Amino acid sequence: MDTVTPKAILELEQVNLFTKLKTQLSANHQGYPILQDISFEVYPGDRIVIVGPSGAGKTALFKLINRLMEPTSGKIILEDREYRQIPIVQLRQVVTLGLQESKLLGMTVQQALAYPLVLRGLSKQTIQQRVSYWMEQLHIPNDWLGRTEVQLSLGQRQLIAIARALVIQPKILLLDEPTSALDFGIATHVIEILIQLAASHHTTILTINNQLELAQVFGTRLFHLQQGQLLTDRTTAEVDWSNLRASLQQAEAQASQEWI
Ligand SMILES: Nc1ncnc2c1ncn2[C@@H]1O[C@H](COP(=O)(O)OP(=O)(O)OP(=O)(O)O)[C@@H](O)[C@H]1O
Repeated sequence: MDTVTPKAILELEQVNLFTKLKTQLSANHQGYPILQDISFEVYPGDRIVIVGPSGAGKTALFKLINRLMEPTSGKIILEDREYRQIPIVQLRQVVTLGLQESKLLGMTVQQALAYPLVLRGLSKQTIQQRVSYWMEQLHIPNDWLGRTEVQLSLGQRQLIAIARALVIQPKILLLDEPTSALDFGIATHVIEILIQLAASHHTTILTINNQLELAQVFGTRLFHLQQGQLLTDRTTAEVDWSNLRASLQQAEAQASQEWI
């Protein structure tokens, strides 16, 4: 019987990102490196955890995938189309970046949750259904709906940031440290919801998450970035977690020395 090879939803081919501004790494003729020679393929339903010390290039990688920055060289391919050929509005329908905490910019929680869906032209009824569904899933109480940013704690703002990304229901979801400010119990619940989403909708989820005990539960694959390079791309079952923890601690200590 033939086995069908799954088709990648996202591919990076020898992607480099350089800047004229000084980074922690030494410059060459192209400038200072942020990301160097990054190649990988990502499949529908993959749950990828990205780890690495401060300055490794994790957020820069997300900015490239969300097209907030352009690579200096190399290709990013989404569903067989090169990024540069995809109108940004179309790309935003497929890829969503959820930040560490929500900036509500004067909006109430209700307005902020509905806003990305209003921009996408969804009907009032669909917007209401989606917002209620994800609030329920994330156990967000109704009495938060009228609150503004200053009336929410850091953890509450983080949960709203996750909800704002989830209501969009994109094919690719990028979450930057989604659970860093949440209580362990709530963080575990969020991880469970994300796992269910990947299973039920084949959503591809990439998270930056140095909380290794949660990363271990959440991920199917692990990317380890260090000094702008992809050191490891392997299934989480293959990862030696205590080695990884030690290596991250060492790299973090070295990075903080370099800042001093
Ligand atoms: N737009 C930019 N222009 C110039 N340099 C940048 C830009 N964005 C990031 N950098 C630099 O690139 C390097 C990687 O930054 P990045 O924010 O991706 O690291 P990170 O791994 O996400 O770190 P952290 O865990 O501290 O958030 C850093 O040296 C940073 O100063």
